[in-house]
Amino acid sequence: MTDATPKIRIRGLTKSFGSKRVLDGIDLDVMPGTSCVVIGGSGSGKSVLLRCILGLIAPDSGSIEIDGVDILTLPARRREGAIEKIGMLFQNGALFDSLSVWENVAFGLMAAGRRHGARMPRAEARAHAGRVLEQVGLDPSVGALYPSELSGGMQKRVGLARAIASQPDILFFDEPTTGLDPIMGAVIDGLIVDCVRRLGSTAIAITHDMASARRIGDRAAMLYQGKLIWQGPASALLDSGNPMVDQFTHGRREGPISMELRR
Ligand SMILES: Nc1ncnc2c1ncn2[C@@H]1O[C@H](COP(=O)(O)OP(=O)(O)OP(=O)(O)O)[C@@H](O)[C@H]1O
Repeated sequence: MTDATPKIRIRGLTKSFGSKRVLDGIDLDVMPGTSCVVIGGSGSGKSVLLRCILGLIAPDSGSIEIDGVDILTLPARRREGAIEKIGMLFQNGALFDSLSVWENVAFGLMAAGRRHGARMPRAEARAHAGRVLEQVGLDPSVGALYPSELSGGMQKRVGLARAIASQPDILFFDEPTTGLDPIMGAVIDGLIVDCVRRLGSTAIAITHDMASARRIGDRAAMLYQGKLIWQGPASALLDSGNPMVDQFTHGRREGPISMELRR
């Protein structure tokens, strides 16, 4: 692997559900230490793309390389090892209601420890969770609370803490600002950028929020009818010169994109 090797390199990725082709030959490179935002209409396949990389959906064809190794051809154990290193912030936090905040934050670490036969003592896991909570602007005492006792913004911070707890070199963000007010959205974006920079991680975010896309992303790509129809700097999202991207990012009803209501 050289510096020019993309951290994530996707080639010819296809996925159909029945007769519906959701991904139709996706090619995408994400360079180490950079962030790529993927935009596209509802049902355009953004989540399916992330789920394919996470091994939650098996693509029909194509390759997904991480550090130059095609994870789709790896034996299951090694593939799981590669995917285990990806931190994920889910759209609605996806916190476990029955676990305290610190247990949520340390969940992945403790589970990985169990899998690798190196159980992390609870006191150590709790102390680590406290330090990670501080990194997302929460007092470690929040660790004793339960998710239902937190506001939406705090839940997002806890979800972010969980995503970064194992210091992953790849981070995925699924609509990180959905459901937040614009100020809290900007705060969460700022934390995401800080965490990604501090860890030196490579990130992919999917979002409908153009302000967020421009704050988080170095690069951006737009998914439409199963293909990435545009890729460029995230700073160019509002004036890309591509009529489809322009229609989408400015939210215009008229233009080359026709919304398919049954997707
Ligand atoms: N497991 C599945 N079985 C069948 N169809 C699926 C499955 N997962 C996704 N799809 C279909 O794939 C298409 C793309 O879905 P996906 O969730 O990736 O869209 P999206 O771009 O993330 O949308 P949104 O922005 O609304 O979250 C949709 O038509 C969806 O119904």
